[in-house]
Amino acid sequence: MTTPITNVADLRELAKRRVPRAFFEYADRGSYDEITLKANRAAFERIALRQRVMCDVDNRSLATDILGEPVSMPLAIAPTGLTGLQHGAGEILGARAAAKAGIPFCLSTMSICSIEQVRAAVDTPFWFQVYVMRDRGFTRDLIQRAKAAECSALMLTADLTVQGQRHREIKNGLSVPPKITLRNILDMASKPRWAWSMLRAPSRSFGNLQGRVENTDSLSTLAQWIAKQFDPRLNWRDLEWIRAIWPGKLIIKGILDPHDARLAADHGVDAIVVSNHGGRQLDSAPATIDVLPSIVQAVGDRTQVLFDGGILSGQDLFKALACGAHAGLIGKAFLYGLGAMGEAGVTQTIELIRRELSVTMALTGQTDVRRITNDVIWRA
Ligand SMILES: Cc1cc2nc3c(=O)[nH]c(=O)nc-3n(C[C@H](O)[C@H](O)[C@H](O)COP(=O)(O)O)c2cc1C
Ligand SMILES: CCCCCCC(=O)C(=O)O
Repeated sequence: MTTPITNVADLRELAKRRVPRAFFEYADRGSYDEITLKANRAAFERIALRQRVMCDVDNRSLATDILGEPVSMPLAIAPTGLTGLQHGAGEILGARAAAKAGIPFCLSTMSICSIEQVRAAVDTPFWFQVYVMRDRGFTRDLIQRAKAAECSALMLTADLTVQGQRHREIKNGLSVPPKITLRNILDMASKPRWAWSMLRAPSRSFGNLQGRVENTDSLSTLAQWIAKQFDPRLNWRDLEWIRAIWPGKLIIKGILDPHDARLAADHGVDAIVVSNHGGRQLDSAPATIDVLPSIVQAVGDRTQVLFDGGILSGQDLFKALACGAHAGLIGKAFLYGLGAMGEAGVTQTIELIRRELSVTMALTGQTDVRRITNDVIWRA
């Protein structure tokens, strides 16, 4: 008998066995000394919750809205590059699982399946995340393609104009598509499910960049390629430019400072994502859950405050809501589910988090996810 999967940590273990090492570690690890990666988790672990009893929690509602759209729970799938290399067609499977679960899915600029491939395979509108490239014509094209695909929100990522180094990407010789080396061939051959999913995948290289960028696989590292393409001159005037060409819902992601949060609200964004990129960018940036309350206080209700960084369970999501987030996003938790079992694994991640959130609400005396406040946090 196989051991049942009871939490996201189990899905991570399974993904580690099933996904080639270079791709698993790309998803799993952080930048430099991984101080921020670890801080995201440690900060969650430090928060204790107030247990309440005798409050009739039989009927509990997890439903809410994000950007005015109804969702079954306050959760969304974060944009993740190279998703389609964790499992063939990973972006399509992720978008499908999210749609079935009634939560938003955000496609990365650096996805393997293109905007059009995901649009053709999934009926439910998804969000698109944009990186601003030095070539503004290309950036404009990406935004126009998102508009043509009827994406329901555009998410501008602000915290990766220059890439924080991830040692494992260099040591593993990460490349897209994968380089044909003896080590890679042996690794991939020992991952038959992954290999089969890749054989059937509609794309094995960056789907949104084709025709615009040549030889992504011939540069010695992807970091060098990013350094050539991504624009470090990004500033608030670019947000105004994007506002002018994107009439729909606009989110800015990568806000960690109350001052930047106020500026984002001043620029009329519909939501911000409090994020340190999952500990993959500025190492020694604070844990997102530690800065969340000051950011919520800084913007009030001028813009919706979304949150990510370290969410692996419904208890973590509950803590983020208690600290003032409107909803949480999952990056690694999503990828672990995908790498472990494809679409079924993503569904399992979402449903585990849903059940854990519901139980945590019950045991803290909460019946409506929209009414969770910081009263639920234990203060000695
Ligand atoms: C493998 C991986 C790839 C990512 N790629 C992107 C990306 O292309 N665009 C982006 O805005 N954020 C990207 N992120 C950051 C996530 O959107 C999100 O901020 C982060 O994963 C949240 O932290 P968590 O992984 O602890 O949930 C990526 C994260 C991971 C783990
Ligand atoms: C290694 C190429 C993809 C870089 C951009 C994706 C991303 O944001 C990440 O964190 O990784």
